[in-house]
Amino acid sequence: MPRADRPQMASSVLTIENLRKEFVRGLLRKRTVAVDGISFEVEAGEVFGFLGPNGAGKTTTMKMLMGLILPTSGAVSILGAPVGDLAAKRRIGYLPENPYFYDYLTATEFLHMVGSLYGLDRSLRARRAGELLERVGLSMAKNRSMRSYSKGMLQRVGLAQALMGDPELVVLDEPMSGLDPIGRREVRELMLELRERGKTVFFSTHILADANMLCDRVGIIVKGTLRDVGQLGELLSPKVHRVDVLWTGPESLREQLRKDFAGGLDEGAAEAAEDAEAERHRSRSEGEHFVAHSQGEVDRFLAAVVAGGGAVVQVTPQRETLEELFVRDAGVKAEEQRS
Ligand SMILES: Nc1ncnc2c1ncn2[C@@H]1O[C@H](COP(=O)(O)OP(=O)(O)OP(=O)(O)O)[C@@H](O)[C@H]1O
Repeated sequence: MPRADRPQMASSVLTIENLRKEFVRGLLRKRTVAVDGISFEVEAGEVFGFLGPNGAGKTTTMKMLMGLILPTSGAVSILGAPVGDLAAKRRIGYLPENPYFYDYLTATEFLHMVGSLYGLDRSLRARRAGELLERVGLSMAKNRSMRSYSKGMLQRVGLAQALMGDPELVVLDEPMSGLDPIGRREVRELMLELRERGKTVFFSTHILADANMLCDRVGIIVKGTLRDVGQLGELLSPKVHRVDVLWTGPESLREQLRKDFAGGLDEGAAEAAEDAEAERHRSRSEGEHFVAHSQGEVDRFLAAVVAGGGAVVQVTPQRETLEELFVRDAGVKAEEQRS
């Protein structure tokens, strides 16, 4: 099957049905439901972001996909085969959350070892190891023992080893973890490059900016439950839910408007802001910022600025951001748990 055809076919590379994992701990057999019956699919050729706060169940899910832990119930099909199928495993690359390396090896030696596990011959191993270490920016250190590597360098080795088998599906658990902003950008570029080559990327993150820049679709998991799955554009509420006003004017007007437009933050925003007033009115070098939550309030605020001798510089309607969606999903879940 030619690679270029795969995305159009939109076939499922990963199908998860009602997957559940319950951990039982200690003599008292205390139960933790880490993953609570989640279902979704990842299509061929897409970059799918698995998003969730700490402890949401991302790593547990990924470990079940890789056959490292057994699900309590539910079914997974990965590249058309059940979890653990050896032929399918050869077509998957995996970066664990906390990869362990034999740190007395050099990165080159380690990649050779991984290449052997994939059954690659010596020359192919050497070529891939060289190319990948170059690609992840480790050529300079490739013949040094990994004991001397920083956290970010080890993360890069982890990415390189996940790609040694030239996998069709790449499963990456927090691939940006431990990387500086340049490293994160490089990894994002690498992931987009993989997609361009027809690969499927399934990765977890709690860094929303990365998901925003990368993902064709996302799944949001909170406390073991899948809250949302879909294209970001579809998940984010299309309605304008606040309007940012940038204005300038005399100090006296600033004080007056802070008084006149002090209250009225919606409940979610008020909870999020420790200092609600500071959140609504902010002084910056470019001018004063005000956040309005209804069209009526925008109209009144603009009129007050003009009447008080100020000038309106910019009015920007804001739609929901991924961060707000994330907080919204997490908030709904918390509510449900309280009731
Ligand atoms: N081996 C285990 N035994 C008992 N509980 C566990 C075990 N592994 C994970 N958990 C619990 O399962 C829940 C989900 O953990 P998991 O590591 O999957 O979350 P995560 O979304 O990957 O979080 P993070 O972003 O912090 O890595 C947590 O409450 C965690 O404490």
